[in-house]
Amino acid sequence: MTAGGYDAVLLAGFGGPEGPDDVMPFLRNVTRGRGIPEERLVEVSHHYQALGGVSPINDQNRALRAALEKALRHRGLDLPVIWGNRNWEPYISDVVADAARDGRRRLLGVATSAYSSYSSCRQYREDFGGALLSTGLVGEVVIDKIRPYFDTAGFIDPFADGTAAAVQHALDDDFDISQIEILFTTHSIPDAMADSSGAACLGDHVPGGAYVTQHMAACAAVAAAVAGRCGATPAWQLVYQSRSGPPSMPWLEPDICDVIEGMGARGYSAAVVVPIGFVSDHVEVVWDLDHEARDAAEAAGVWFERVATPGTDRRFVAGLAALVAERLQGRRPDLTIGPVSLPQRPDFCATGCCVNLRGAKPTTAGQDSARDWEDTDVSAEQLIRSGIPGRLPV
Ligand SMILES: CC1=C(CCC(=O)O)c2cc3nc(cc4[nH]c(cc5[nH]c(cc1n2)c(C)c5CCC(=O)O)c(CCC(=O)O)c4C)C(CCC(=O)O)=C3C
Ligand SMILES: [Fe+2]
Repeated sequence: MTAGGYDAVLLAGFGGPEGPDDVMPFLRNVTRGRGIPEERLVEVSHHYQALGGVSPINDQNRALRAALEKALRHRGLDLPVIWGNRNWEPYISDVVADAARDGRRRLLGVATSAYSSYSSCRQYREDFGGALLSTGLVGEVVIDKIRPYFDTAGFIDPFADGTAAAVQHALDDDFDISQIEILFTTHSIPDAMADSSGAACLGDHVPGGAYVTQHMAACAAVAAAVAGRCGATPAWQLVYQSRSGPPSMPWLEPDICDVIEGMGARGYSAAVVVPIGFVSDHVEVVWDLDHEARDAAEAAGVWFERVATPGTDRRFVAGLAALVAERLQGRRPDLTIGPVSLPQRPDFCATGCCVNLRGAKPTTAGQDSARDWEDTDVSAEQLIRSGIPGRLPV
């Protein structure tokens, strides 16, 4: 056991299909109980099939797992990194069961998602709770989680480099800085999910919630870095992609393709697209941006360049290792860079953080996680032994 009491890091990914036959079962896993129309699933299945039925996300997470383990070793932390997914094999529950069999019972989760919201944070914590329940390991295994890390230099710096380079390419292609628009793009989520992202007790519940506030802070940090390197910052805005709910349900807007279509009318002719909402170049990036958004740009006669996500950039991986070290050593190094002015998120999600609007499910790694277990037949003693913090059921 290491200093912080953890036996392994659990890299928690989204998961993706590994072959054509996996595509529909994967999509059903992702959308089970989420009210996504069947037509949308069929449409999205075509994106995956066009890429050979294989999402690049699993290879990206295999590479990140290895890189993170190496970065931890480099810091003198001999901590294995195990990898499990929310929606496809290897499932989190299976790798947690394997870890427990190997005697690894205190796991520190690292999600491949940088921001607060139900989809990008609590749902990972629910899957940790679900894994303990389905494996019968409540009381035997603890799964904590590092905080959202949108504000860390390791996440911001690779975007800043890529964005500055892309702006320079547009300048080299004879666009004036006033003709360039930076489109920071992230996953659209339902308005109701955005508004309830983060926690009221942390002051997050302004319109758009912590999800939008955090993205705006990250975008501003990248824009400031670009100004430093290119002499000035082009106009920029935060836009959304990959909307999937029924049209009757409000989701975050504007959509990136609509914005690209209207660029000429607003006086812009070059788009620098920055996938600030994502950590790797998975299908939402290589399909929704490199095909759909690029096609929209071509149709609109707009110059287009898409910036890379952090992936396994050395600085990003080192930043994740620093977050793990921070937790193990119980100290808080200054991982934020100047322009991101928001306070750091707590180590354990605050009470009521990123609430599940469909009803509570058991979670770990939240200050009130124990409350989420009230409807299960798990005993208070088991919860205490799991180290799940919060108010225990009576
Ligand atoms: C916030 C957020 C992130 C970023 C945080 C994070 O990374 O976790 C993210 C990432 C991803 N989303 C992904 C794929 C999909 N997301 C879907 C559906 C949905 N995403 C949502 C939100 C998010 N999604 C939501 C609110 C839905 C509606 C259903 C629901 O309420 O839960 C669907 C269903 C079909 C569709 O409707 O598009 C698919 C296939 C992949 C894998 C790509 C690959 O395979 O390479 C990744 C990394
Ligand atoms: Fe998604």
